[in-house]
Amino acid sequence: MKFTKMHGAGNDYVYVNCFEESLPEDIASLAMAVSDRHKGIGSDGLILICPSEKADARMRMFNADGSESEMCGNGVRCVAKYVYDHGIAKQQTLKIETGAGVLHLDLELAGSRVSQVRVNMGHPILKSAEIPTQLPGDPPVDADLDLGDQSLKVTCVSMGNPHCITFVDELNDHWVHGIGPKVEVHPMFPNRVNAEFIEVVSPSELKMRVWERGSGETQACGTGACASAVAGVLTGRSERNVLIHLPGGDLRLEWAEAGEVYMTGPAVEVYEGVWTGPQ
Ligand SMILES: N[C@H](CCC[C@H](N)C(=O)O)C(=O)O
Repeated sequence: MKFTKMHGAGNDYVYVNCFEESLPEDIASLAMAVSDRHKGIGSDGLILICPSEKADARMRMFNADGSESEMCGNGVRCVAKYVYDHGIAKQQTLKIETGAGVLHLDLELAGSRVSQVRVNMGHPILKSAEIPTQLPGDPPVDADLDLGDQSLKVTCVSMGNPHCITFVDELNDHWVHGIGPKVEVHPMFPNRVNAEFIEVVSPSELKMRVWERGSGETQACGTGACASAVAGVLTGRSERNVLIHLPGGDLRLEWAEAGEVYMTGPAVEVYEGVWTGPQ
């Protein structure tokens, strides 16, 4: 199986071109095997670039634990870069089908290849039943999340996939590795949840670290950055236009008055290879 290694702000996935490659039936096991950083290729998960009936391509995304997610913000930018650079479609505006619907992406070129992508990520989902979470509020804003020995104030937003945002005074490992895994599997989130921790630098600048559902800490999370930008506005902590600093790079976010979230960030291809390991 041929694959391409790509990342967006350090959030790295193994990409497979399913216009050409055929995959084993058990994609969950394949995702776990390729993602292993010691015994596999090493990645935050597996992303399939598939034919679509309503768009230029369809993205399917699997976490490192084999679970499938509806959406991946850094992934969809890389899918767009792959589709353009590898000649699957040659327009500078692409449509990619995802679990969050068909998204529109504007490509920025460096020479003949894509370097940056601006994505219309659509409207955030703010109804608790659709996020989904059992916390009160549509959406829950600074709601109490009881962890037993302590309680967090969390804001929940779905970008097609679920996010739980906690604003903190200082970002550190305690939040990401100590609290993140507890939030991920908290019973208030029936489908588990991605946990973002945000330090507000100024109303137009945030610092973020993430504990992702199914993959643990990653260097960036595009949908998490969108959800955090929305949470910043909902809680009055930040403006509609923000720059978010992540361990792997920066993302630019805008929650437009009309309701859509726009995300701009890099997409990088690193290498191509052939997977000969367990299927
Ligand atoms: N890193 C991805 C999100 C992966 C989300 C996944 N961990 C989930 O289960 O929803 C992003 O850039 O949006």
